[in-house]
Amino acid sequence: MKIALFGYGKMGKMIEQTAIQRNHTIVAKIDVDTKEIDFSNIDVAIDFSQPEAAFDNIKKCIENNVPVISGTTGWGKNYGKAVSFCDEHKGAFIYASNFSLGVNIFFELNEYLANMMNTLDQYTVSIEEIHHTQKLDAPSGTAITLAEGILKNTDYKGWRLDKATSDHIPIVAKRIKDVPGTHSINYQSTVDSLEIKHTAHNREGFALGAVVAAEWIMGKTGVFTMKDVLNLG
Ligand SMILES: NC(=O)C1=CN([C@@H]2O[C@H](COP(=O)(O)OP(=O)(O)OC[C@H]3O[C@@H](n4cnc5c(N)ncnc54)[C@H](OP(=O)(O)O)[C@@H]3O)[C@@H](O)[C@H]2O)C=CC1
Ligand SMILES: O=C(O)C1=N[C@H](C(=O)O)C[C@H](O)C1
Repeated sequence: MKIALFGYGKMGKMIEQTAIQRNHTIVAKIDVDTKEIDFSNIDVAIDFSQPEAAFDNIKKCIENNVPVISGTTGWGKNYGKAVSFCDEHKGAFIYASNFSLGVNIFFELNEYLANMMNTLDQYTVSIEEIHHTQKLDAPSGTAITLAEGILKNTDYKGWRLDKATSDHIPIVAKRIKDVPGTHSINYQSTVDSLEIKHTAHNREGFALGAVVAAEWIMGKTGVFTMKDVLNLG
């Protein structure tokens, strides 16, 4: 496949390596200064850019009939508009807050556990995420997806960053040098605590998931998730 990278930072570079290993070609590396893009030479675009850039990048690809995979986080308020835009233009689009196989299994486990814990009033839940100090957004996209998974299965009303209230899930975001991404869910009672945790050791899992999603979307029309790509039911 001929792949265009929107964003050539830490993730863009890792995706380039993975894509080449899987016999794909990187035909464009697009950043904020790119003046013109030859969409006719692109099979699929992969966007790992910045919160303010992702929505425009996605729209550009869809308008030009190029399927687009986005892993950029921190632009969630525009996700609904991106879905409508893709539907109107009969495009192809996948966003995932986390492309790694391990985290996508963790998402399923989180929902299953939340559903079980919902009847047990003695436990309160909290989410913690730890990332490197260059990260622009907080909480992480993955932490938001985890909170949404709990909200779907419990009576909590929402989530709050760094704040505990009785009806909102608190998310604590920590920034520590070089940490690729650690997420944990903790259920606490006066007698015990129960924790599930995912630790990324490097960025390879994110990159592989994004390239696999790009391979999967070829020839398809619609808005999909990693659940579709990984056939997680
Ligand atoms: N979904 C997932 O699995 C994962 C998601 N992420 C997310 O991916 C995003 C990128 O992460 P990471 O690679 O670590 O960040 P980096 O800051 O290392 O890279 C982002 C790159 O995007 C460039 N950029 C800025 N504006 C634009 C634009 N308008 N169009 C294209 N590129 C642009 C930046 O250029 P410049 O430096 O010149 O501004 C930079 O090179 C983040 O939102 C992060 O949260 C990260 C890992 C996994
Ligand atoms: O910025 C990062 O690095 C990461 N961002 C994603 C997020 O916000 O959840 C995914 C991963 O944890 C790494």
